[in-house]
Amino acid sequence: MSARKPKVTVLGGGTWGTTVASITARKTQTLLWVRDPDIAKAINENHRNPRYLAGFDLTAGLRATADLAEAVGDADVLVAGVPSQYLRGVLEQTVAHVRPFIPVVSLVKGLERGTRKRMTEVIGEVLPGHPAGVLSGPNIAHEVVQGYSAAATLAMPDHRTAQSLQSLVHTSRYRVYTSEDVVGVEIAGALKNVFAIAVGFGDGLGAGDNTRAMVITRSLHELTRLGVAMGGRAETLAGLAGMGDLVVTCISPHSRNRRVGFELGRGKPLEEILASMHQVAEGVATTTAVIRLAAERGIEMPIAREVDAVLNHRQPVEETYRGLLRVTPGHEVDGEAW
Ligand SMILES: NC(=O)C1=CN([C@@H]2O[C@H](COP(=O)(O)OP(=O)(O)OC[C@H]3O[C@@H](n4cnc5c(N)ncnc54)[C@H](O)[C@@H]3O)[C@@H](O)[C@H]2O)C=CC1
Ligand SMILES: O=C(CO)COP(=O)(O)O
Repeated sequence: MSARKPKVTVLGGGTWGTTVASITARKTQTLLWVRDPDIAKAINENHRNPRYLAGFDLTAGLRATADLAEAVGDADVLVAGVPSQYLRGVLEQTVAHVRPFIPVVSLVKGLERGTRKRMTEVIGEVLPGHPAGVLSGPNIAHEVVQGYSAAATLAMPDHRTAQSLQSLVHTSRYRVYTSEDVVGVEIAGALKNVFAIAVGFGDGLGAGDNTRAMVITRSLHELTRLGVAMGGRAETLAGLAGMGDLVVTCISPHSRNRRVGFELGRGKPLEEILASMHQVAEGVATTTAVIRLAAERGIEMPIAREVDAVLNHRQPVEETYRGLLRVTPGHEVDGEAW
């Protein structure tokens, strides 16, 4: 990168892409690519994203465009905020326009369902030669955009690149730590969504707080086993991108993944839940990839397996929490309950 401040382009004007673009726009020239020209217009004229962050003011200097070639052509850094199942397709459309070897940072917390690939692997395939990394942590967008303090990990294979990118996004309210453990950070972000669905099941069914703590703790165990088997560091999985994000996604009423689990626990069919959301719940598609990755490595992931059984094999949610729900002991002799 040259001495002048690098120009950042964020791909994906959803809730999080818009939030991160609003942060970097405070530090350097930032362009946000959105699919809908009306949203680009609203950001440019009113500094608002009415579809994904209605009511929140964005940094006035943030510019947006719906023209992908224009968005990437002049960029020094690409930030990818397009959901995991669409990222490859969007990146493929940038190939002819993006400058060689600029770094690409993924914000995406999911695995590609068909290939089971991490997003930096997808970036490496579509944009070979570009340093690819990930920014991830306990970062509910609605809180970050309002200036509540939060922290995240920025992992790049090369520490110097991580440091120079860190300066573009770190603020006093959004603390960004560096790491070289791209695999660990990426796997943690993808897996925590699967486990938030499992916790949502319990909340929807009326399980207790102790039960929630048990499921979160055992989920961390599963997340760590797969993450380490794939080459991530245990310390990363116990850090912001792992335990931190697992906790917030499993307890926050803002979490879309937890909400999917919660509504399933309340008895709503999956198709109906997904149709009612205009936002992404990455854990739904990622569960399929996780189950296959675990099977390939011979790793037991009982909680992820239960989520898969409910989402993909029509197992009733009650079955998943069998033995974990409250049972009021009946009369010792006459009662019918066990
Ligand atoms: N919302 C949050 O609090 C956080 C989200 N993330 C991650 O950021 C990524 C993006 O999520 P959000 O910004 O929350 O998205 P969102 O759920 O707010 O919005 C959906 C996004 O998907 C895009 N999209 C929908 N269909 C598409 C298609 N066919 N082709 C291309 N793009 C399409 C929309 O244009 C929009 O940008 C996800 O991987 C998510 O896990 C990470 C940290 C926090
Ligand atoms: O990744 C997130 C918080 O760190 C957002 O989680 P959801 O996608 O479940 O809303």
